[in-house]
Amino acid sequence: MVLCPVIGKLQHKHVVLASASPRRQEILSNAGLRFEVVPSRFKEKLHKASFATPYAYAVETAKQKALEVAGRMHQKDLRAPDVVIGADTIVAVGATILEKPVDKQDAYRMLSRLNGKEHSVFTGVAIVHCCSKDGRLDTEVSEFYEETTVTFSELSEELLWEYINSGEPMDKAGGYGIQALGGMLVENVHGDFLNVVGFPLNHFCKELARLYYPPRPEGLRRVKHDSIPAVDTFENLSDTEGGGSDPGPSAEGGRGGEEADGDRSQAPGALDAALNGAESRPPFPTGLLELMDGFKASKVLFTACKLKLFDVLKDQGPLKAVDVARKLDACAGGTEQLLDVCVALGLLEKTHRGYSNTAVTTLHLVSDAEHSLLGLAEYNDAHVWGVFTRLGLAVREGAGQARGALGVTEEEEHLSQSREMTLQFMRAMHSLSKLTAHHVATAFDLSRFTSACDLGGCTGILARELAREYPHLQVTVFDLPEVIELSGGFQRGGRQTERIRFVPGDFFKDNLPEADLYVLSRILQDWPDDRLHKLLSRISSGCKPALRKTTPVPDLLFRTKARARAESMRAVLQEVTVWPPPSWGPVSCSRDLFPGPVRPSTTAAPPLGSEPCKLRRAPPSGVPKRPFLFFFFFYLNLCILFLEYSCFTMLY
Ligand SMILES: Cc1cn([C@@H]2O[C@H](COP(=O)(O)OP(=O)(O)OP(=O)(O)O)[C@@H](O)[C@H]2O)c(=O)[nH]c1=O
Repeated sequence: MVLCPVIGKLQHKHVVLASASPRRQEILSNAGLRFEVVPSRFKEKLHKASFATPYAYAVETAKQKALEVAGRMHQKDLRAPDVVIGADTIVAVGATILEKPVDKQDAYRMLSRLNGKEHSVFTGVAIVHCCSKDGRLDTEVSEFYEETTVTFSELSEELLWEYINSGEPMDKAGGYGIQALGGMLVENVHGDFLNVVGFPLNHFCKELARLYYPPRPEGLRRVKHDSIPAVDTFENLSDTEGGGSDPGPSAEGGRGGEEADGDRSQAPGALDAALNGAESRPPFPTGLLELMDGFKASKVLFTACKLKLFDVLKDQGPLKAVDVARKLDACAGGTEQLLDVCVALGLLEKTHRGYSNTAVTTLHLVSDAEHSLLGLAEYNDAHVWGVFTRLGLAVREGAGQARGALGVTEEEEHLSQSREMTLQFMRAMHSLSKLTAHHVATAFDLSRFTSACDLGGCTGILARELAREYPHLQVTVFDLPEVIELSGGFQRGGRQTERIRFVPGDFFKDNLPEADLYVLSRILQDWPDDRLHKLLSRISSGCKPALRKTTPVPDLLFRTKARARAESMRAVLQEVTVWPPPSWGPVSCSRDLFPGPVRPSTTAAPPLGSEPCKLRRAPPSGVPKRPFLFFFFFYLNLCILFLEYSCFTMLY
């Protein structure tokens, strides 16, 4: 069974996890689910003796947790989420149920019971589909449980107390956390490990598959609430009308109270119809819908960056929404919504203590982080966003839209660039290069070159990596005078080597510094064909003749749609001498990039005798998934041209 598409079924729904457990949040977000966290206020005080089995208790508690959140959200906002997930994990020794210890003595009592024995861990899960009709909340509950058996080693009193004093047991059922220090107590696990940690992911996916790819919608139950105040409107929560196959909420009315249907095993008629109809419907276009909405996610990210939200949370988190709003001097409601969307996008975590940064946010979206991408986010928001709003015009009218977006003519553009705009651009390039420069510098063996010139090398990040990687290489960073002047401010981090020099100049007008390797990183897409041809010709004639004549040109480049441009690039590539060696596996990536009958050359022998640059290492993991990055690394950016050709050259 393929599980990922099942999680994708919830992608475009407002999903709420009714749990404060950070473990559940982590398991589900690792699985790619986007959700909001709203911890349940349901008191876990059901009468245990009234349940025939421990798992029945866990399932009922999970259901009540989820229903409490659904009801509360509906009452508060007059709308409920699409899906609420509740879970409850218990440890059972025979018929005895152990929940979270109330204090150390309680933890000791629990761990002593588990010591040297086998016990069961049950997690009950409830998936509640919500729908509002005439101001009333309708819910359909699907529930299940998972059992895992765990055996503890024989543990000494001393060890037990040491463990208890670590503080770990206090927020965990049975008084231990198998995923952390508690793992040392465990001799054997039989069943789903994640079930012990707090959420049976595998069973959950199977349950989703059962619900979203029926044939038989068993196990769904309806619970109705008629104490909810009436509202005028509510969006149709169901995707089924639009051709989706998700289980839509029932349109039926019903008497109040839980279990109104009496028959617990049958799905309601409307759901049946929706599910049966699904068979004839096309697959849910998840990827397409992601494209439809992708710009919103970007804007959320940019807005949070602009407000320095992640800086505030880094220094003072976790924080409640009102406190964040106060620190940002922003509206409380709006801030809360922004925070919650950031949680759904995986940029923040939310617990009962408030919002805090995720690991990736801490690494890349905090201003003073070593690998901060804040500069790139700010530049994309302030400049690229506006440029892309003119894509339609660019298609109709041709190039030049970037200047239009800036409100300047082509001639005025460089003159009118304010110092702040230049700095903003440099910050963007600097932050991106910090991530990629090492990969670029080490992708190929460039050790036979003694001099390199990074044209448009900006703050010199790639130059620094090249110099570090190749001890015999002299590197020149060539860029506009105003860029060179400002680049000094970016040199704080590393020691400047004497093998790097910064030369101001315009690569269209001034003499190019002599070098036997020219690097054009994110340059080509910026210019129209005539200027590009001029630039490449200048580089070509500046190249040392010996090299120019003896090195091969990648066959690949002559088969592209951008044939004219490839011809121009020929000379440059003679110096770079990159061509796809047979070991270069993911040819499919290049097919993505070069539509049409493109087959990269896989002939190893360079026709003109000179040794090409060798591929030094495999691409960093994950890179082949993104053709853009793939080529970024392996063509030293030269081929960026082809991917970005389609929209960038129209815009710039
Ligand atoms: C056995 C075991 C349990 N847990 C945690 O124990 C809590 C159970 O309590 P709950 O009542 O089900 O959940 P909660 O934490 O109170 O959250 P909520 O869903 O809001 O009630 C959950 O956290 C689980 O991860 C671990 O982290 N590791 C383990 O090995």
